[in-house]
Amino acid sequence: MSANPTPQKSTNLHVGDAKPGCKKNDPILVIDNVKKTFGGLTAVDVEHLEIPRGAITALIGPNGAGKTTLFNLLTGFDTPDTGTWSFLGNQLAGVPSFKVAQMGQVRTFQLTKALSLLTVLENMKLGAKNQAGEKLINALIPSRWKKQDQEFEAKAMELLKRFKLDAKKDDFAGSLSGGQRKLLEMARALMTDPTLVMLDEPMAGVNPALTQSLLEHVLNLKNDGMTVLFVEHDMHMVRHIADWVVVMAEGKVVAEGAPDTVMREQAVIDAYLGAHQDTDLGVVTGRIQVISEEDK
Ligand SMILES: Nc1ncnc2c1ncn2[C@@H]1O[C@H](COP(=O)(O)OP(=O)(O)OP(=O)(O)O)[C@@H](O)[C@H]1O
Repeated sequence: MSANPTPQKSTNLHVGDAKPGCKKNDPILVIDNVKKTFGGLTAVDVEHLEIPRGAITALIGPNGAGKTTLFNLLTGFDTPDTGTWSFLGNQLAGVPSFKVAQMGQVRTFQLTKALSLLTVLENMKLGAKNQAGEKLINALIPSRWKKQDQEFEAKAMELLKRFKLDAKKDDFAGSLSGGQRKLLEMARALMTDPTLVMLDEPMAGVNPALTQSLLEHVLNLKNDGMTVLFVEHDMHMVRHIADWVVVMAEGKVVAEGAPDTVMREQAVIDAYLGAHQDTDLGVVTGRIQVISEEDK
C-alpha cells in the first residue's frame, strides 16, 4: 500500500451552504439533539450533525469544547442526557460500546489504552476479542477458540506488518514509545475491519519522526474505503489531511466546512480566542494558525 504525499481531497460532501448542521450527500453518522451535562456544566449540546461517508473529517475546537465527550457518547462509552444518532442508518443510542464496534464503528483514545504488561501481539488479539464480544459457546469448545485464536493472530500479524510493529510483537506494550503506542492503538482498532474509525488526538505526544508515518496511515484508511473522524489540535495535520472540518465550542457545533475556508470564519477565531487566552493565533495566508505554548 503506497502513501499519497499530496492527498486527494474529497469534495462535494455537503448540500447547500457549509454551515453548522448542514446536510451531507452521503452521511455515515447522523446526530440529533445529543446533550450531555456534568452537574451544571453542559459538555455537549449538538442539535444536528452529519459526518460524510468515505471522507476524513476533523473535529476541532478549544480545550473543553466537548470533543472527547461527544466521541464517548457516539461510541457507547458514556450515555447522553438526551439525543439520538444513527450509524449507517442503525440507531445507536443505548447500544453498548462492544456492539458499536461490532457494527463497524471503532475508536481510539487520547491516552492510549494499550495494556503495558501484555505484549504487542496480545494487545492486538485482546482488542479483537473485546470488539468481537465473547461467545460462550466458543469459550467452551477448545477447537473453536483455538481456531478463532489462530485467525486473530494471523490478522494481527498482517496489521502489525503494515504498521511496522511486527518486529515488536513480543515486546511489552509498556516498552513502546508514545508514537508506537498510537500506531498500536490504530492497528488494534482495525482488527474487526471497521467502516468508521474515530481517532482521538492521534498526533498528541508523537515524536516528529513518527508524524509522517501516522499521517500516511490515516490517509490509507480512507484509501482503503474507510471513513475517518478525528479529534486533533494539530492544525497542520487538519489542513493537510482533512476533507471536512467540524468546529465545536462550549459543546455546540459553531462552524463546518472545507479546512481552508472554515478556519477563516469569525466564529472559529472567536472560539479559539475565547478559550485560549494563552494561545497565539496568527493568520497565515488567510488561515488560522494555532501555535500552542509547547510549540514556541
Ligand atoms: N467525567 C466528567 N465529569 C465532569 N466533567 C467532565 C467530565 N468529562 C468531561 N467533563 C467536562 O466537560 C467539558 C468537555 O470536556 P471534553 O474532554 O469533552 O472536551 P474536549 O473538547 O475533548 O477537550 P480537550 O481538547 O482538552 O481534550 C469540559 O469542561 C470537561 O471539564
